[in-house]
Amino acid sequence: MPFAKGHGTGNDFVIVPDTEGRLSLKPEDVALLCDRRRGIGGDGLLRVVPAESGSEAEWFMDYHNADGSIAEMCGNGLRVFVRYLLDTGLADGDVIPVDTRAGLKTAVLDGENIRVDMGPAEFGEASSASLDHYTWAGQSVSMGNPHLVCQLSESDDLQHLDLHYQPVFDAEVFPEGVNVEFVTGHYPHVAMRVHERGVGETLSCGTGVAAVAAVALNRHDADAKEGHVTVDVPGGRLEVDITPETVFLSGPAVVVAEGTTTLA
Ligand SMILES: N[C@@H](CCC[C@H](N)C(=O)O)C(=O)O
Repeated sequence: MPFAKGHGTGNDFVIVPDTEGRLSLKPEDVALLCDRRRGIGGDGLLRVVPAESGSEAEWFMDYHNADGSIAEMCGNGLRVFVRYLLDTGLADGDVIPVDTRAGLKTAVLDGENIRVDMGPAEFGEASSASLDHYTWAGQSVSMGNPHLVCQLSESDDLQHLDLHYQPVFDAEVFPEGVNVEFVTGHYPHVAMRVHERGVGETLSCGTGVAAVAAVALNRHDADAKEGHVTVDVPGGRLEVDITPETVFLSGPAVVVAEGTTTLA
């Protein structure tokens, strides 16, 4: 089976081209391919499959978390997916539509970066997350997938959080699990770390960055409908533009290897 490997700000993915839509990957196949010791290694897997007929997009991003579970959306995954389509000639031009479980998304080339229209950030109820005997208030945000954005206080040290553990969250608010972001700083420049559902701590999370940026703007000015936020993640920096209609995420995305595997 052919594969490629890519990442966006250190959020890394195994890419599996399945251009005729014939492969069926079981959750255990995905977990093995994403295993960093026994497999290729990645925070998730992107299967490249044809979009349904009638779609504006030619390709569907079949995204899986490293544990084999499925998620609705992946912002960095989408940027890497588009980079792969362009590198391999599966897509061309400056504007590339892609189908996802969270609907049609559009990516554009932005110099060296890939910029994606993530759709609007939808705020839900206030909730909280606990870790190591501390509890932080959080804002739930949907970017197609669920997020809980927790602002740390000035005295909290982002670097010292132990994200080897899943933060405790309210399962009544998040019955399908949640990605939890911890944030320091204020609009227009914040830093975050994330514990991703189905993965663990990752170096970056595009949907999480978009959620964090929307919360930062809202905390700055609850009436503001647009703004630009710079978000630092352990794997680099992403830029977010918020408009009244949508959220744009921009940053680097690269394919670093190609090969074949007999794992699945
Ligand atoms: N890394 C991703 C998010 C991947 C999905 C997430 N783990 C979930 O289960 O919702 C991103 O870049 O957005």
